[in-house]
Amino acid sequence: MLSSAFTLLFAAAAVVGSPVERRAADGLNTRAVAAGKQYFGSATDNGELTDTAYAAGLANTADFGQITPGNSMKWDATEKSRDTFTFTNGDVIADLAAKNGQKLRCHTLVWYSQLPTWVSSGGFDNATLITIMKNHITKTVTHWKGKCFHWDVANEALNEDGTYRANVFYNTIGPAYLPIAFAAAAAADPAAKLYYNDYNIESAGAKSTGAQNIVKLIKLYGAKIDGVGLQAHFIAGSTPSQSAQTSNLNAFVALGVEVAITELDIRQPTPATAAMTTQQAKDYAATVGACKAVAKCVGFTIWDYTDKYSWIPSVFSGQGAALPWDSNLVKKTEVYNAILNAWGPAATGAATATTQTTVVSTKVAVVSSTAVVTTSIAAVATSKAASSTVTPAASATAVAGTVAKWGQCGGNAYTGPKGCVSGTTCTKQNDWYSQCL
Ligand SMILES: O[C@@H]1[C@@H](O)[C@H](O[C@@H]2CO[C@@H](O[C@@H]3CO[C@@H](O[C@@H]4CO[C@@H](O)[C@H](O)[C@H]4O)[C@H](O)[C@H]3O)[C@H](O)[C@H]2O)OC[C@H]1O
Repeated sequence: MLSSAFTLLFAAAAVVGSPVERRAADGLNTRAVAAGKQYFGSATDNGELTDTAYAAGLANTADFGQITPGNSMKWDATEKSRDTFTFTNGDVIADLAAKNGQKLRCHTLVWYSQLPTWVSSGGFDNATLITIMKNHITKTVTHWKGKCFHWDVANEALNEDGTYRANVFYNTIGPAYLPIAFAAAAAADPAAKLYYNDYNIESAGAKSTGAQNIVKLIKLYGAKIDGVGLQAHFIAGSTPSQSAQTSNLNAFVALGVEVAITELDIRQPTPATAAMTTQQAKDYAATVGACKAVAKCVGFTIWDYTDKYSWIPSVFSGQGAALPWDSNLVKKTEVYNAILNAWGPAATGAATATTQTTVVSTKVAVVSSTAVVTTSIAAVATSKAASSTVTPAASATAVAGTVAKWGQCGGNAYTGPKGCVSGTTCTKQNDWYSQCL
């Protein structure tokens, strides 16, 4: 019943363009914009779009000013076999954003997961994998050039302790895969904002420090990085406090990048309880409050808007109910209003979205690093890679030997951004670049 009312409401607004639609300006997105943010948005996915009630809710720009494809721009969706590209599903999401007048966050170019086995199984040498990665980035970013306002260039490059995650890119290329990836994306679409995106970096700790060091590393190489995406896949009752999130966001901003909450959901044991939903509402408000408090927190995305299409139950057994709309597409008033109110007041003259439930039921209407860069990415791409930790500052310990793997001399971990080709003879741990040219 509510679900069909929901459909009618949005269908009427979309078709008629009535006073109802004009008064519908209050919502999650318009409140975020009134608070100085660029957008409040939602992830979505191709299969869900045949659900007309769902699609109508997603198209409501009072709530959602931005969409992110959950899967259709990932490597396994775009380049299943080498140099054969398929952009069809991603185009559907890009076209939908354009049709709805929504921004598009594009996700994601280089990730260890949802990576086709022809890449993840390895077997490529350094130079070949760099060529493959750059080709993937160049062709994918070029295809959506001018449409993607943000790109998550690299996703989840870190372990929980802040060291690099061992994946095919790191194992073959070394940490230089990150600046190389960002440089390739910047060359393909200079106007897109380029993000590093990860989870469990939402409060201070080793992983957040690792992500900050990735920002420094990319800048040290002279590549462009514009932002850090904090996924924020949280658990009700165990989320970082607003102040912890705020100071952590500020630590990234201090490095000269913007930040965004990119994949927020707050799961709870299922079936959901009223008490946990109340807690969840508070937790949503804390993250909104943190973003609101940081001027350079530019936007906010929930990882789909309804429990009907949340990824959580399929991955975290016995958990779910993580989003502001339930699995019948009915708004959870407590959670929705907590988000709304955490953004602050509606813009002057806007209808008040907290009254929307009533309106629906009556069908009336509402609807720092500043280090000088001396090494070009081109040079790195053709001859270099490096390091086993994320710390860019090198110590000058003298070590002689043969490079056993990328960035290591005589088995000693190298901590600088430059590095040596496997098999190269080296004389000291520092100054790899001149040693290995
Ligand atoms: O259809 C789904 C997609 O929606 C899904 O999208 C990815 C979901 O999130 C991102 O990757 C996951 C982030 O969370 C990690 O688990 C964390 C483990 O530590 C916990 O403390 C934390 O609470 C958890 O979130 C997962 O291991 C990651 O996979 C990723 O950026 C999205 O693309 O992808 C799978 C599709 O089937």
